[in-house]
Amino acid sequence: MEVKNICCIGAGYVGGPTMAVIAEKCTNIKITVVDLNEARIAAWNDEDVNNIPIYEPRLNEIVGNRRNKNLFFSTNVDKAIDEADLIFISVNTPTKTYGTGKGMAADLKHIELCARQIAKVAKTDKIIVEKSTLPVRTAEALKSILDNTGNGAKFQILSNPEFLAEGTAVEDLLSPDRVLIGGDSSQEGQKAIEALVNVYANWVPRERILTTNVWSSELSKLVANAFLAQRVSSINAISELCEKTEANVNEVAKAIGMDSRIGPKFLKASVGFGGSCFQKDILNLVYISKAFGLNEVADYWEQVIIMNDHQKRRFSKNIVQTLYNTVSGKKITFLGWAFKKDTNDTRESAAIYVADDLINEQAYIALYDPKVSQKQVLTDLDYLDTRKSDENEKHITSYNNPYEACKNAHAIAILTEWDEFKEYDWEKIYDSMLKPAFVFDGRNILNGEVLKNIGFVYQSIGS
Ligand SMILES: NC(=O)C1=CN([C@@H]2O[C@H](COP(=O)(O)OP(=O)(O)OC[C@H]3O[C@@H](n4cnc5c(N)ncnc54)[C@H](O)[C@@H]3O)[C@@H](O)[C@H]2O)C=CC1
Ligand SMILES: O=C(O)[C@H]1O[C@H](OP(=O)(O)OP(=O)(O)OC[C@H]2O[C@@H](n3ccc(=O)[nH]c3=O)[C@H](O)[C@@H]2O)[C@H](O)[C@@H](O)[C@@H]1O
Repeated sequence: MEVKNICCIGAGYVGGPTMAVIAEKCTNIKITVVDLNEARIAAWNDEDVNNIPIYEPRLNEIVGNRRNKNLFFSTNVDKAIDEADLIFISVNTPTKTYGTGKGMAADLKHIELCARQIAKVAKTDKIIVEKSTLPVRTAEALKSILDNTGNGAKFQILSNPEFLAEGTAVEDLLSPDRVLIGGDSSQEGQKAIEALVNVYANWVPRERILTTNVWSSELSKLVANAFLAQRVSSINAISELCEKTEANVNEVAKAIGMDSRIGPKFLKASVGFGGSCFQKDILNLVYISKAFGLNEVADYWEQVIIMNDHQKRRFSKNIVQTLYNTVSGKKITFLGWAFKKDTNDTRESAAIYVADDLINEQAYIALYDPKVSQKQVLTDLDYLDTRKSDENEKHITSYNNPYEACKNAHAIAILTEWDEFKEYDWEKIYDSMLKPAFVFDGRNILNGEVLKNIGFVYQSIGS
């Protein structure tokens, strides 16, 4: 079977970039990305392609090339479902905030709604692809809903998890390490797998397209994120030991990373990992393990989160301690709010938690991030529900100019590793600050020796 018409439900950080790249590489396939969020779809359709809702290097260029040719963004979910022969489900699957599994399990309400909608609308057979990250065995539930509520159309369910990282989404999609497709072993299942393999084979070498059973594919996604996050927590744990022993975590990371069995990636000590997925997916893995009574397995992975929470908290604690045990009434400048560079995504960013701790200590935070708005910052803080919204508003102010943000500050904290921070005129910043002028480099991106020579008291992670 040849796929000619694709629908993707969910126009977010995964659905948008993934479909844009498929459209770029498969110009003979019509792709419609649908979402219930009208404002988001309007932004994807904005005449000025620089206003699309997601910032990713090169994404605007690709969307500009294909939009309204073979790539469409729409709120008409039913029409897109009806016309498609293959449907990606790429909706959000956040951690549950209520009921059984609150704070641990993945909330699958959006997934179920999609399945019910597809079953209601579909008149012809369709391949349904899980693109969202899901607990292992979700395909079983999807199949039950589709088969029991449909109009007789037949559905094949595939798992095709996405491994892109934000900030490098386009690059990752254009040349993925692998594409993973899980499906049923029946003849129909194998045909569906082949149809999706053929879509990716337009640009991904065949040997990088891996096919497995559905459950291995679903579980591999959770495991990949758990392993990546585990490396960050491991090096962050060592960073604390380095601080006590005069070892330097950058040197340790380099030394161990040169062992080809360990490898150099994901060994960058930091203020703690953020992003919408690492924590959510590990909590989900922990929850699933507990559900099967595998308490040791659950405890093992939970430690990755415990370590990460500790790393964030000890960063803010250290700021308070170093500033003579009080930051009350002091201006502290945050450089960066996004959870990593080259994205406007702030979900679960370490900056949110550090800010929350410092506001508890009555600090005033001045913030500069090249891609994050004041509105977003307040939304993130309000979401924690630690204090009233107007209190948050009083304690944090965004600036459009980093030099203005740093003026008269007691300290600067680097929370995101934006490249531009390295290029600043740090002498000028030093001159404008209160003395002693402190820099807490939560990303180890600045040259400590240069800063110390200027006069800063410079502290990084793990040295
Ligand atoms: N953000 C990332 O880098 C990655 C995310 N993932 C996974 O992909 C999934 C999606 O993540 P994001 O794109 O970041 O989420 P997102 O929140 O940016 O986008 C999801 C979109 O789905 C829409 N939606 C929800 N229910 C809907 C429905 N019934 N009908 C139509 N639209 C609906 C929402 O309005 C939202 O715009 C999650 O499961 C996530 O774990 C996987 C790999 C990378
Ligand atoms: O499922 C997902 O959502 C995605 O999660 C991560 O991608 P992402 O969260 O976008 O970004 P990462 O580059 O993995 O960074 C995550 C966090 O870890 C931090 N990090 C990363 C690497 C490192 O060495 N040190 C470190 O502190 C980053 O600053 C960031 O806060 C995975 O890398 C992707 O493969 C996966 O598809």
